[in-house]
Amino acid sequence: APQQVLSVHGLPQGSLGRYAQVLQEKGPPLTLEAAQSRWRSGAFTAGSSAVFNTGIGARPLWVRLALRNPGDAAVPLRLAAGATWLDQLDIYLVQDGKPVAAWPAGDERSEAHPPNPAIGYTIDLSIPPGDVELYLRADSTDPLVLPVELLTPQQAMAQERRNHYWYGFLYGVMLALAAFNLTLFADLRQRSYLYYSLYLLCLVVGNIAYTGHGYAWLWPNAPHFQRYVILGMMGLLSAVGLLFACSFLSVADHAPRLLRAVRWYIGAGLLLLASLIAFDEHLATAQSAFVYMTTFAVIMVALGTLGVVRWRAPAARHFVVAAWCGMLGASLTVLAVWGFLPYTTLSYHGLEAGVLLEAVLLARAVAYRMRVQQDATLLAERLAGTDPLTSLPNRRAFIERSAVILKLADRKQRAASVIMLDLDHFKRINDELGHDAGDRVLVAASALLQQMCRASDILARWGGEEFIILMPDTTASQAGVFAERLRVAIQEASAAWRPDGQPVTASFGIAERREGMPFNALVKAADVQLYAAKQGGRNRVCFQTRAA
Ligand SMILES: Nc1nc2c(ncn2[C@@H]2O[C@H](COP(=O)(O)OP(=O)(O)OP(=O)(O)O)[C@@H](O)[C@H]2O)c(=O)[nH]1
Repeated sequence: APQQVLSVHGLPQGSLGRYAQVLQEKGPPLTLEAAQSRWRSGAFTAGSSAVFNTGIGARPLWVRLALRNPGDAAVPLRLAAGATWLDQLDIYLVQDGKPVAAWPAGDERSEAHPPNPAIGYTIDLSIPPGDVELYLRADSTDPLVLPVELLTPQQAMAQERRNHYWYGFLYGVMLALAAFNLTLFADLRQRSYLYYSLYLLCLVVGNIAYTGHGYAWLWPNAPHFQRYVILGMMGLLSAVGLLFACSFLSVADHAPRLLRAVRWYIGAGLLLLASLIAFDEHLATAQSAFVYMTTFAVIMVALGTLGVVRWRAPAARHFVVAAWCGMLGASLTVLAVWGFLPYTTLSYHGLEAGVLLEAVLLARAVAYRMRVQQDATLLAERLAGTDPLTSLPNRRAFIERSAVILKLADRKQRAASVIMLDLDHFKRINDELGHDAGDRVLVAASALLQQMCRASDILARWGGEEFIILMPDTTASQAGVFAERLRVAIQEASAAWRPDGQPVTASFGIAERREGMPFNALVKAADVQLYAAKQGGRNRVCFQTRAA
């Protein structure tokens, strides 16, 4: 391969794959010396992409980079190479054909050089004057991804600072959302909040493992754990994500058989991954985890789409948009790491940006769904207090509302009266004109009453063809005047209510509240007066004044 010598002053930005020469091992592992002699014999080829990315279970890769320091003082540079999950990464600095330094690294070597989270393995080099070579050998069952960057100390510092800010922000948002949803679950006891916060926690732990934060800081002495933690979290994340989707979209109500299928898929996938991990089948675990996570993303979007199109589940639209963001971001990263897309800064962080957006949008979806459910509850409560035929408050609602007014009247020593009215000979209307005609009369009478009552009065259907009105700040004689107006109005308007044009009349009984009088007693007193009105010949108003 034609060698390209890079000057340490003015190095190109980004990964230097295109300036390097590469060799994929065929037989047994090569030593540095053997690799050098392969280079001399022309076995290396020119790098064809910025980042070498040969997929899961690929053969070990050698990379050679030629550097020149034209000055006469050593130049400090930071080498950032590989991804934090690489099993083994050996880095050699060679001058005049002799190794001057070597760094063994990789997540399967606990004693080796630790990774720099989200950057890879970083080594601070001092490039002596003259020509030097860098040799790197990467070996990994996990996806073999090998970016090689050289940075000045200033660039290295800026890169680290950017990372600290970004991950502080990312994990801060995700953990806050997870904690918030956990408290929602504690209070509201709805599973979807629990699944959602677990999903967020899996995302955080998975990302901590993927970027190498975990291996660098949390479990540096557990290479076996590190070997499987990313793959295991990919499985858990997919499982919890699907549980969340099913619960959020109420798949149990809409498609119970689909729910069973999804649960089978979740269980079988987790079981497969767990057994592969138990038998230490690294390659098969890696392949299964990548397939599982890809299908997971597809199923998420499919469920969301069904939710919108078929089930019209509340907030399904929000869910679908969120799931798409997560899926696009995750696919970008998964496919890049897997070796199907170019591995770039964008594709490395795609997962993070996608899930961040997804998390925020899902939080909105969860809030929206809560509102939809609240509205439904309010509606149910209102309907429970409403008479379905006339849409007036029913007896239950009347008792509830009048209690407040009567308490107030008691405290402020104010008057309050109840009018009880009953349509006369209503049974005949039903018998002669049919039940439907009777219903229409009831609806028309309700509308008239509603129209004539004040907003502060409480009007309700007490039962059958009986209505009740509670009038605050009203004495019995004032209520009597109003009842009389109602009586006349009903008689006049009602000819239009019946197909035979006959008027409908009503009888009225009125009682005024006395101090400390219980609600039942007040209603009873009005009922006694109503009975008197019926006895007295109907179509009249009867009341008892306070003095009487
Ligand atoms: N169409 C209809 N009829 C109802 C409804 N609720 C009760 N009724 C009828 O209303 C009638 C009430 O009859 P009664 O209690 O004998 O009283 P009435 O015929 O109005 O006679 P008085 O009250 O003595 O003037 C019954 O036949 C009930 O079936 C309803 O929602 N719709």
